[in-house]
Amino acid sequence: MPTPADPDVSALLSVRQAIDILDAEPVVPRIVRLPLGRCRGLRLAQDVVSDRDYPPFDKSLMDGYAVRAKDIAAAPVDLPVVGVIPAGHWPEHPLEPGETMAIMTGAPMPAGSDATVPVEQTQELGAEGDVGRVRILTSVAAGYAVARQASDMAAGRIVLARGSIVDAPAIAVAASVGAAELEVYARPRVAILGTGDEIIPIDQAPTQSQIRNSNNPMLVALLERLGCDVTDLGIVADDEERIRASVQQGLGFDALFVTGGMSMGQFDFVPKALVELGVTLKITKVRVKPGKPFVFGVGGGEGLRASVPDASVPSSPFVFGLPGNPLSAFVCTLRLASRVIVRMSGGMPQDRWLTGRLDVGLPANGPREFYQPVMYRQPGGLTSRQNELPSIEPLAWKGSADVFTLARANALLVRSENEPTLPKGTMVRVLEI
Ligand SMILES: Nc1nc2c(c(=O)[nH]1)N[C@H]1C(S)=C(S)[C@@H](COP(=O)(O)OP(=O)(O)OC[C@H]3O[C@@H](n4cnc5c(N)ncnc54)[C@H](O)[C@@H]3O)O[C@H]1N2
Ligand code: MOO
Repeated sequence: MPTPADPDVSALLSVRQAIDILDAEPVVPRIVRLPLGRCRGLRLAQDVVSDRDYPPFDKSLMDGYAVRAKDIAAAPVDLPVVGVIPAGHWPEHPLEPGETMAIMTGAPMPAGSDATVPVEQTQELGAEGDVGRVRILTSVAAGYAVARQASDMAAGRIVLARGSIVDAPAIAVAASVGAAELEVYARPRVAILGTGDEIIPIDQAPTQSQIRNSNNPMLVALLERLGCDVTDLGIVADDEERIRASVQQGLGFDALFVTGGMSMGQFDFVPKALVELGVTLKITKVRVKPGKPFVFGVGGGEGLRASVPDASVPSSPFVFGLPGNPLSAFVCTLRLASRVIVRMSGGMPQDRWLTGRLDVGLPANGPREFYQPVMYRQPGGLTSRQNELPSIEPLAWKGSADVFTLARANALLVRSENEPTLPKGTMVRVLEI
């Protein structure tokens, strides 16, 4: 079936204008203090500072013998073994000229020593009296197999910056410096509401005219991935009263995502309900495909916010009205709503672009910025060095309801408004999804 031609979209906001509005909206992220083990994936609301030098002492990097390098310059040399330093123990006395001590990986070097000779380069000799002896077979330079105090990090330096994500390496850093609790930005609490008489829960059998609710589960997954604490408010029928009641419930959260009922149909009640509930609509319709009826609103829900058990909660909820079509809802969330969500989580919006060559040529684009599902493929190989560029296969686009194609895609090609044809082999960048 031919795709209907676009109605005139020249009066709508461009994606750029919509992004500028979203980025200009003030956001107050909530801050919480959590045990380190519960911070993974959240952003830091504080700098973390190193409490001491790392390593905290000159540290042996190998199992072997601590020496003064100049004592063994003429190796082989036999030395008396005047002590043993296991990791976790402080040397009992300094190393005098002409002596050595057995030392383990991670142990503090004794004062006076400047290198470790690995045990493989030595030979144990018999004891002389009650003092053991060792033959040092090869010489080493001063500093060999020793990490100097503070060579990894000096005390008092910022080791994790505010705004950065607490991932596994950051957890290792926080643990190292003894940050057992961290101040982090709390996950935004978001609610999802589906609308439409035709939408039924996924565990019910649809009649001929009904379809299952794919938007709510999709958005739960996507928004959890974006770091939100998500509540699914289910589906509400196309009934003004009921939509108003459910939207009002959603306004008690930090953000509400509503899908469906956003467009021009006789039963598209959502924008009207939002306005009646005190939400200020800052965006209604964008020159984007898919996703044209996208709505962004702020405020409303007065009196409901008091029930949120946290004094630092932002005063106004944000509302994202997404078109009912699943691809439209997906693209609008990923491209537009995520910019506010990221800031609510203490971050700055950052697009994840990947670059490659088009597998096939593409026709000219229409008047809306077009997000086409694509398959991005890396060339083979196990190391960073590559001569080949990644390839980008545009997937056949069957319209805004085609979740099947979306599920095969791993990126979105962004075609600008009225972009001319793109020949096969064109270098393009795509947004990772
Ligand atoms: N005369 C016009 N008609 C339409 C226009 C227009 O400009 N003029 N815009 C079209 C565009 S673009 C889109 S996108 C859709 C979006 O419409 P709505 O946001 O009002 O959404 P609905 O009509 O309620 O639903 C659209 C479509 O999506 C299905 N849907 C809805 N909810 C779900 C759900 N939870 N899970 C799965 N699928 C869902 C619904 O059954 C419809 O098929 O409007 C065009 N119309
Ligand atoms: O055509 Mo509508 O823009 O989103 O799918």
